[in-house]
Amino acid sequence: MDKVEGTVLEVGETRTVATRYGERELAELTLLVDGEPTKVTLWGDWAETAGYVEQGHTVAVLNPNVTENEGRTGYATGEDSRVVVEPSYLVNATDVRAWVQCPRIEYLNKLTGVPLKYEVVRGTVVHGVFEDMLNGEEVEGSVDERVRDAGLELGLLGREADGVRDEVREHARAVEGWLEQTRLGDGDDGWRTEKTLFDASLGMKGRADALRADSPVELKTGSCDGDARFKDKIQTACYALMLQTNPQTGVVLYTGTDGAPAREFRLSDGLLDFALRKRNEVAASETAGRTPTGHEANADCSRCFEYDTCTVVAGRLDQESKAGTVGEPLPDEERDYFEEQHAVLEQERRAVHDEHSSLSDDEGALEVRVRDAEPLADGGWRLELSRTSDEPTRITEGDLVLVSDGDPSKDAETAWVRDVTADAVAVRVGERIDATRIDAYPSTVTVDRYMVALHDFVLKADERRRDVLLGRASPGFDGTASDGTYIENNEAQDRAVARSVAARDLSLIQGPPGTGKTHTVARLVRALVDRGERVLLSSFTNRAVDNALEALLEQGYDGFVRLGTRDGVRADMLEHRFDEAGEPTERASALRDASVVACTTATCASRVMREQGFDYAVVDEASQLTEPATLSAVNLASTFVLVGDHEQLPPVSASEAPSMFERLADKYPESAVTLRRQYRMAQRIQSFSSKEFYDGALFPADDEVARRSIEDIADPPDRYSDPVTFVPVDGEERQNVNVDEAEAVEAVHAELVDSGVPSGSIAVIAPFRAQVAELGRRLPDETPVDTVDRFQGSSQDTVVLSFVASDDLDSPVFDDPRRLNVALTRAKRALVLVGNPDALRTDPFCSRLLDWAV
Ligand SMILES: Nc1ncnc2c1ncn2[C@@H]1O[C@H](COP(=O)(O)OP(=O)(O)OP(=O)(O)O)[C@@H](O)[C@H]1O
Repeated sequence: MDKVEGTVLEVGETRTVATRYGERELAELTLLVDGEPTKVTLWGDWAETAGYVEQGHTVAVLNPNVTENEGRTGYATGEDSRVVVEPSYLVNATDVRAWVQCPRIEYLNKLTGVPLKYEVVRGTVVHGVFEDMLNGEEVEGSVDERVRDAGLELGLLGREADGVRDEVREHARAVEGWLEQTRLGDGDDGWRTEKTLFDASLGMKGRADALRADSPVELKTGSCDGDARFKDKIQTACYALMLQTNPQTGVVLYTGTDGAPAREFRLSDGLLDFALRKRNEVAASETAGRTPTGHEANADCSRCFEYDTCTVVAGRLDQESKAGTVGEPLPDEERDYFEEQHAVLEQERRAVHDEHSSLSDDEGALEVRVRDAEPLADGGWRLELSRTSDEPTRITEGDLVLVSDGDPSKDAETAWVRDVTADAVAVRVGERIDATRIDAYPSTVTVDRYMVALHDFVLKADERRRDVLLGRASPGFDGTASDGTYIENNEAQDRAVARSVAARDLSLIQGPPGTGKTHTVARLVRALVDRGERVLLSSFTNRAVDNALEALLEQGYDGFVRLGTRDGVRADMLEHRFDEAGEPTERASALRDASVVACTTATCASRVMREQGFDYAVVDEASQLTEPATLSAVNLASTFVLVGDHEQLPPVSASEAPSMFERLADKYPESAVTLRRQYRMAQRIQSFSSKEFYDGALFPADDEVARRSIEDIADPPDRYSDPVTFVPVDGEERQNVNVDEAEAVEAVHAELVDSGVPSGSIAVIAPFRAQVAELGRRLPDETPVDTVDRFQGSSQDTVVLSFVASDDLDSPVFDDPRRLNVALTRAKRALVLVGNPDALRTDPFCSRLLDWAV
């Protein structure tokens, strides 16, 4: 038995007992292992674990001793044992480092984020240069390039490139000599840089600056007179724990030190176990939703660089803090809001960690083979990977993954997914790798950013903003600012722009499917810019940001900058992408002078954007945003406009809470304008949605739209003469797949294509990924096949919907009627519904749907 793992049922008292080795501490846990309560005795330092785990936590003991007591098998820690709390929670090595300084510092880091500070930016530059040096690049050129890359941030900090280059060169020189020596010493090389590491059995992850002959080397830009700092040793020990090579020594390089920069130290078992116990404390505290007080550690608060933040946060949020508190607690509403949203974000962080599960049990990993590898201009690679098994996958475009040659715990590279089809996955990766396996490796960056947005709202927003958002004051409108006509041919759109332009606090635009939300947003942005306002244009997804910009371009406006990564921004928008690299002063003014800045809500909470201020924030897709995600955009502006439709998909969130859009639309209906005329669907297609979701008040924009038919573009069989067709199938659903329905969809597709409908203008929607995979195998590549969620915001001439369900309706497409609303409103000319009528009749809503469709 090399591991025992279970859920904690009971935590026993820690006590001291006399043994033949002297006095020792012990604590007993009762774990539920394979359905049986099982005693596990923790000895010595591992007994501390009982001080912070609680019922419900998962605990694993690696290499336990087996004990027998009155005929019952139990376990105890032995000499080689290690205890891991919540192994599936991959704690970052840098978080363990912060926790060792003080648990409250770790908590505050997450809450307040990394601010735009010169030391931070310079640190990033020095790390980049170090990486280049190890890769054999020449220092001078590397310094120039890395300083250039940080141009925008340096410029915003008011720094000149020359001065920064001089400083970075100093740091580089400090390690150059050491590198020379170590290279001469062991004839090179065995250096590896920026290594992604994780260990799913120890619940840790991180990115080591470098490995030298498989020993961790950590770079710090500070100075150090004596031995390596304890917190740095602990961080390095975390990397050592994740390496399977059992390194004996670690090195911390202090590049700000006069004289020799390297501090080498022994990675003793005691140090490694200590690092793991600290990691366990982080995991236990975060998964239990505790707020550290600082009393857990014996740090000296009076000398702490986080003293001010710590005491103010504690004072305003009424938290206990070892350092004391400053200021009066905020009103109850603010504190309740903070608690509630904070808990949801922590739940989401947990959900991200749960997605790492394939790393420990192989379930869900994707098997692949390299089909093509193409070098990219920036030094990275685009890999085209053929899928070698039929397993459905949750991995989708935009995800962060690990690609490896079979064992992700050995040599894995992080990669961004560019495209996923039924038989292939395209990824962008830093180094070429002979990939045979892909694992989901979701990042908590977005959760971290939204946490910061929550903090900024509660602790930094002005009183008026807090009053309006927390329901203590109604939004104000300026009676005089709304004169003039903005959109001549659509009264509701015009009113939406006029109300928004007149808003003092906020305005809301509800746009049912195809009603011209994006068109209205573009017109609004132009109106605001004409008035001299500086506008932030933001949305949940990159796709929606680019769509809004496309609408702006169509209306003849191109004075915007698009912030985002090369991978995120759509190819045809790359020419508008803001290049952060360049001469600092020039880059900073280019951003500051831009009248319109466009980016995703996650980017809004980045350290660069947090420094920007706007008159207006216009947020599209707002009904799909959680409260903190919405805050990340609206925090940056004096007035904001949210655009969305709460009758379509709600936010993807760990909580059932409505979006801020929906909450405010309920609270302040007079601040909302609803668009009514839709430019997409034939009258017959829109009628069900109009009646069920919009009180019958959704209309085709004109006759052309109302009369749209597939017969205008093809010559289909008679049964498609009605824009809505129901195809009954008596199929069986097994594990979210309905093969008979898939066959029927294939037949419908063939019939339509044979009659002249272009294959690429037919979209197929199914509620489950498994059915999507089944359909994807049967249909040609140019036919888009996906789940409902991926189709929100898009449309096609023809949409075929496979319901899958065969007995009763407990599938996700039905658990929320809004999801079905989206599915039913994507088609312009023909909507074909394929399903089991008996199953659909079991639900009143779907029964009405059937009455309409047949
Ligand atoms: N006032 C208008 N006059 C003419 N055409 C319009 C007007 N408003 C919108 N449209 C057209 O209607 C179509 C749908 O508009 P848009 O893409 O803005 O809708 P949307 O509400 O954003 O869609 P979705 O519900 O999918 O998000 C576009 O082709 C757009 O050009």
